[in-house]
Amino acid sequence: MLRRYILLNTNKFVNCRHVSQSMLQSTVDEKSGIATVTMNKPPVNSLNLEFLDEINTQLNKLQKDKIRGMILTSGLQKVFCAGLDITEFYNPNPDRLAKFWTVLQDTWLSLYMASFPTVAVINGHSPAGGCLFAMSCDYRVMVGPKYTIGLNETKLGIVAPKWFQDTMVAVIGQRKAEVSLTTGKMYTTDEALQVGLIDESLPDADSALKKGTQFLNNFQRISPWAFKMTKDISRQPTVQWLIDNKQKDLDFVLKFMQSPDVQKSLGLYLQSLKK
Ligand SMILES: CCCCCCCC/C=C/C=C/CC(=O)SCCNC(=O)CCNC(=O)[C@H](O)C(C)(C)COP(=O)(O)OP(=O)(O)OC[C@H]1O[C@@H](n2cnc3c(N)ncnc32)[C@H](O)[C@@H]1OP(=O)(O)O
Repeated sequence: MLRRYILLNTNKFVNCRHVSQSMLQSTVDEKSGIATVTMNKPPVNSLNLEFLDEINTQLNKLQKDKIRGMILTSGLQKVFCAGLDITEFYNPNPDRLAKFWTVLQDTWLSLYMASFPTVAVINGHSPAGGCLFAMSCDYRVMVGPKYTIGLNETKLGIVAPKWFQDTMVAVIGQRKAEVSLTTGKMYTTDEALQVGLIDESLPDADSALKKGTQFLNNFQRISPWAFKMTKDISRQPTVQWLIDNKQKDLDFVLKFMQSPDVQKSLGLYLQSLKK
């Protein structure tokens, strides 16, 4: 594997393995075994088929490499991740939509059940699929106060799938999740902290990255096996539905997304974004 010194977000030179460089940059600190995976797909890190495929491949690779922990963050100025790429849903090609949704399901399962501890350093806005990715990590540190996070699907005239909803319930509880989901609430950093959607709020990206690393360092004294078994038991109720219903979930999405009402709502929403 290529070894070199590279400049990380922390502005410090560290000895690390450089794993890949494209829409996704991944570096592994040799000493700690912690990987930093940086999403870098301008303008807003929207998750299309190719980007999701790259993220999933990278997660599987990190798992094989037996890394000790991972920080997921963004290389963009003010967006962590704008969620799923809405153009994948608008006037979709059914074959591509099916591939897209299947890769999304697989990527979520890889992230949610990662064998290593994960931290989202949320250094920008994080709506919908961006919030799902953050919630799927084991710990969330967000840069405040000006960014927002939440599952806003109802505001687009669409419905967050069951497993998106269940992920939120697992983080903030049934009642708060229900209100949050039905209203499509986007939380400010302070609100997200209050409701438990994030674990910490820091004023800048460097201190957020340090905090994330500190969290991962807790696991230096914990057996990876004990960590993974505990996480599996804790998260099993949330993932089992999707594992058992992948095809049903896909069929739902294909039908739902091609309905004229949903297409109309999406068209209007895309137009409002362009404005
Ligand atoms: C019965 C049960 C059935 C269940 C089945 C239902 C299944 C359906 C499930 C769907 C689930 C979907 C989850 C999602 O993730 S949907 C995506 C939701 N995302 C958003 O709403 C975010 C929208 N974007 C923003 O709010 C902003 O862009 C923001 C991220 C805050 C950044 O703002 P800013 O920096 O000002 O950037 P701009 O708004 O100017 O955007 C720059 C360009 O990027 C385009 N853009 C933005 N977001 C997306 C996106 N998600 N997908 C595609 N494109 C996006 C935007 O249009 C600008 O484009 P352009 O430069 O051409 O004008």
